[in-house]
Amino acid sequence: MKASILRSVRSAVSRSSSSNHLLTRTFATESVPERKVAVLGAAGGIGQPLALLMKLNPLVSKLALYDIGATPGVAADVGHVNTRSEVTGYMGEEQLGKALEGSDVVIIPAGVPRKPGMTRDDLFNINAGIVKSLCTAIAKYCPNALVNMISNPVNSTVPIAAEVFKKAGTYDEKKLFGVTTLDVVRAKTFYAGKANVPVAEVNVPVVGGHAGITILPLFSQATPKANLTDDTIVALTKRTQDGGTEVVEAKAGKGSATLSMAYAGALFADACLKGLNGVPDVVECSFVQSTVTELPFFASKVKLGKNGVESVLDLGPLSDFEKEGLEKLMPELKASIEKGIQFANAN
Ligand SMILES: NC(=O)C1=CN([C@@H]2O[C@H](COP(=O)(O)OP(=O)(O)OC[C@H]3O[C@@H](n4cnc5c(N)ncnc54)[C@H](O)[C@@H]3O)[C@@H](O)[C@H]2O)C=CC1
Ligand SMILES: O=C([O-])CC(=O)C(=O)O
Repeated sequence: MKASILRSVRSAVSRSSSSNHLLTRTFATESVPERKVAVLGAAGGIGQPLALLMKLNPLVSKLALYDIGATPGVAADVGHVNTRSEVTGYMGEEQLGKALEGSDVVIIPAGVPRKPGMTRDDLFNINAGIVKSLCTAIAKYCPNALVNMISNPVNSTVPIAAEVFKKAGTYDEKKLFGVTTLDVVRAKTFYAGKANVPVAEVNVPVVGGHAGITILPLFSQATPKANLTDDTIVALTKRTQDGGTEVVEAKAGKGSATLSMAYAGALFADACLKGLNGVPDVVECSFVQSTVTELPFFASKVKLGKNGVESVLDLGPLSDFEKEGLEKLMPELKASIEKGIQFANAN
């Protein structure tokens, strides 16, 4: 009797372990392939919480944390979290190549943040050079990676990256993204508050660019629908456009949005990974090469696929207020794009 129980337990264990093994294999090779993500600027205000959030993402198998300093500590700390990915810290330019090699997605929050009274464009002089040198290394060590540009001014750093990649002969417009997800995150939060709807159900496209009036939330397309007054829409639009400044002022000299940005950056990187893995219908707003307007780069809804951008979606129907906003933002966005292109070609 005992022997027969033992036999059936053994056989159940062996059945279950072989099916587990099969499951693990299917899981590893089909549904969840190996994916390396590199974070450049990983020891910073955004970089650290972003590193943690990427460590929590089961789609990541390798996480490379690069900065000019302090990454060994961040990597040791984040690396103790018991999730799938293997974490390595890289410090200093001589280790940048190793950090980048084999990356599927590179997230760039490297650069200085604003202080009160500054515009994002005031960061150009420092951050343009940082982005240029990091993109030169990306072209060399992981030219096929999807690049998620967080460093400001995004309206200029994305065109800089494009020019660097063009010069290196590696430019693929499907693989370069300005991260504008925080604008969407803010628009959703602020809309849910005013419309009194559950925030988790809210969708609001945000188009244009990522600075002041170039940020254009399309509340006329927001769902769930709500009957908000024109004044409320004007106020929501302004608050979304000034969201970054609201945080800069509240932090009073201690930097800009880091935690909400890490959340937004992790959301966008997750969408990129899902697209790469063949998950259908992944759509996020992003500042990409575009023919949606006459400008060469523009943020709008983008469908993500196995090669990055699968398609850039149209703006859809705009209210008169949004049409006005679109017209007003074009000159500033055009100038910021041109400034980036000129910098990349002059330096
Ligand atoms: N796209 C967006 O929505 C947002 C963008 N930002 C931008 O993100 C950037 C970073 O912001 P924070 O993390 O708050 O700044 P931070 O100063 O806390 O961190 C920046 C990190 O970049 C590192 N760094 C500097 N030069 C580097 C280089 N050559 N290679 C690698 N790492 C380098 C620094 O050592 C530092 O650890 C800023 O430009 C900020 O304006 C911030 C919030 C939202
Ligand atoms: O405002 C800043 O300087 C940082 C940023 O881009 C944002 O929070 O949207």
